[in-house]
Amino acid sequence: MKSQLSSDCGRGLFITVDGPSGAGKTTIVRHLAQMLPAKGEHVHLTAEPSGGPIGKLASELTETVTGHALACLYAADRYHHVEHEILPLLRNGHTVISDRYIASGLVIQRFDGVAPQFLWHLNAEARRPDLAVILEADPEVIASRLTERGPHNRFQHTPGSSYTEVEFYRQAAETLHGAGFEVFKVDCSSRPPEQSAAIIRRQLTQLPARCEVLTG
Ligand SMILES: Nc1ncnc2c1ncn2[C@@H]1O[C@H](COP(=O)(O)OP(=O)(O)O)[C@@H](O)[C@H]1O
Ligand SMILES: Cc1cn([C@H]2C[C@H](O)[C@@H](COP(=O)(O)OP(=O)(O)O)O2)c(=O)[nH]c1=O
Repeated sequence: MKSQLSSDCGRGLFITVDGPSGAGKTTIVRHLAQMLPAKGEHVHLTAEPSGGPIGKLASELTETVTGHALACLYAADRYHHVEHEILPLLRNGHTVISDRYIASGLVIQRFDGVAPQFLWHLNAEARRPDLAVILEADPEVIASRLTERGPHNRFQHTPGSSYTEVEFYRQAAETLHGAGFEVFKVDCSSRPPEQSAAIIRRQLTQLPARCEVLTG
């Protein structure tokens, strides 16, 4: 029998998880990666910025480069990430989960004043995921998680940034949905991360039929 999430046409599933800092992306993708593999299934966990040359450069420059230049750098990393890491794995039938992808590109550089339309055009040709998960959460909850964990970047230092970020992700989800992406929102304010991962796992079984066997 074929395993649960593998592809009959030699193409794996591509799942992306985006959302405000502190919503629980990194925690949830780890749970999801543990939950997904069926017999013989390969699940590859990746993230953006990627570990490739452009991703490393983008990471190094995030504190000092701003606006359009940084948006282009992150978009360049995204296209390179797809071509050199994600696509080869999908072609081998692997499931790929990315912690941050297009939605982050539509949101984070807005903190530097870059227009949403510019960000959309920059990202519009990146490979579409089979499921674009957007984590939602109460801004107060994620602000307190960030205070406990500590901010990861300069965008999180502005007071009230969690409120702005939650609203920007809501708009990004609308943009992606409007462009025909399979968008799935999960509220992570109060449920434990493993429960959010289980909800995403269940949603994968509801995807419109392609050639995957999703017998859950
Ligand atoms: N559902 C949750 N409930 C309580 N705390 C959580 C939950 N999800 C994540 N956390 C905690 O919040 C912090 C941020 O989680 P993380 O996965 O790093 O978020 P992100 O990758 O979205 O920034 C971490 O300290 C994590 O342990
Ligand atoms: C993917 C992406 C990341 N970034 C930056 C923001 C952060 O410095 C870093 C992601 O850090 P990360 O550790 O994922 O943040 P957090 O865990 O707090 O959610 O990459 C962008 O600015 N634009 C992008 O499109």
